[in-house]
Amino acid sequence: MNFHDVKFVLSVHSERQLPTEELPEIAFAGRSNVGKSSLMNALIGRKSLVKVSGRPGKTQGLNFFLVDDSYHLVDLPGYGFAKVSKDMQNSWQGLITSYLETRQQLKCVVVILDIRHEAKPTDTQLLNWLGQQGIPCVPVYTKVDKLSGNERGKNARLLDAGHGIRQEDRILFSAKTGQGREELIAALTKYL
Ligand SMILES: Nc1nc2c(ncn2[C@@H]2O[C@H](COP(=O)(O)OP(=O)(O)OP(=O)(O)O)[C@@H](O)[C@H]2O)c(=O)[nH]1
Ligand SMILES: [Mg+2]
Repeated sequence: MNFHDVKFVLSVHSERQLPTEELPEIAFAGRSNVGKSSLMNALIGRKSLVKVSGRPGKTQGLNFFLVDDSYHLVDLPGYGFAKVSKDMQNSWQGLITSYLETRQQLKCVVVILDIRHEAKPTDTQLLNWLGQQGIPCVPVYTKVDKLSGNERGKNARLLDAGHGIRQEDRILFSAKTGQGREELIAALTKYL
């Protein structure tokens, strides 16, 4: 993964808009405001290619980025944001679920969790559901720069236990310091 050339391709709001190319795809999922878009920017090495905001619910639609003409990174809208209407939540969920369930090009989902928060049932549900679907997943605990070393270890172990994730299978990450970037690249390279 070099990220020489990264382009925003399109924002998908319905199934018929999905790109028809056969290129492999890696999707980024997680609760609203967890830091999905920031993680993608840090990974790609561009400050603000992917839109970031302090306001939850920033990312709408499935946003496709083309990397070096060889694969797509897909920023998914966050889940668990109460201020968005139920109808809106359901239609988002419908599109994301069908994308995750049926997309042949999808090779792996990076599931992003905030290291400061306890294990949330919606995250457990997503992780278990991906497992049942046989979709490979890479759990990432992000915003580690916001915690001291001690707390980091403690919270990471709580999340491991809460979601049934093995320590060697998850990555500690910070979009601010770049911690975990190389590890994430190594993990994703296996799926491309
Ligand atoms: N300190 C710190 N702040 C972060 C990190 N990652 C994200 N943030 C901040 O968290 C907020 C949300 O980040 P986004 O990347 O927009 O989160 P998102 O998951 O894409 O949000 P939605 O698209 O709304 O679901 C922003 O204010 C970011 O600057 C991190 O690793 N460290
Ligand atoms: Mg976002």
